[in-house]
Amino acid sequence: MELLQDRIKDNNNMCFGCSQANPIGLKLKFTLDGEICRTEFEAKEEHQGWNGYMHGGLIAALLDETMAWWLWFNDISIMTAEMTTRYSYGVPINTRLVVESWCEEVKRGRLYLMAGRIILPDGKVAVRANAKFMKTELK
Ligand SMILES: CCCCCCCCCCCCCC(=O)SCCNC(=O)CCNC(=O)[C@H](O)C(C)(C)COP(=O)(O)OP(=O)(O)OC[C@H]1O[C@@H](n2cnc3c(N)ncnc32)[C@H](O)[C@@H]1OP(=O)(O)O
Repeated sequence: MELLQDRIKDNNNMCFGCSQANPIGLKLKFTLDGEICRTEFEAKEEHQGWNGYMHGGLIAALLDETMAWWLWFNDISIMTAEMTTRYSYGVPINTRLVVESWCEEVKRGRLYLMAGRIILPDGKVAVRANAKFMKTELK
């Protein structure tokens, strides 16, 4: 499947979530499967909060980035305006995670209501997020 990053020719990208050049970044790569944007990630020791589990703030960053990439892929430049995160299960380190996002609604042509989730290998949804993204003139 095509990686969305391959469509972007910007060697100055140092985004914490998706830059492949940021030495402390998550180095995420995304695909679009129908209406679902998806990435995979495996948290390591340096991503921990409590021992053995991924830090909640970094979990939110994973979800924020994956929702932002759905919009970016659809050629929409945005800023995150608001986000809520429901942590149902701890996210273990050294475990392959699937992160998905999709668009639920667009209000007034400018406010994008997005949703995302993190799925554990056994199929359980560990974390769900909802966010509002505001279209901007960043591009
Ligand atoms: C090229 C290299 C590749 C790079 C790839 C990168 C991939 C992506 C990576 C991305 C990384 C991940 C992404 C990140 O991490 S983005 C970084 C985190 N986010 C920010 O820093 C955002 C900071 N905030 C802002 O910039 C502004 O406040 C925004 C842009 C959000 C709005 O300021 P703006 O001045 O434009 O709008 P306004 O204040 O006049 O309001 C306008 C209308 O909107 C309504 N409203 C406002 N807020 C909300 C709300 N929460 N719910 C419902 N409604 C809301 C408001 O009431 C008003 O309504 P009305 O009065 O008209 O009826």
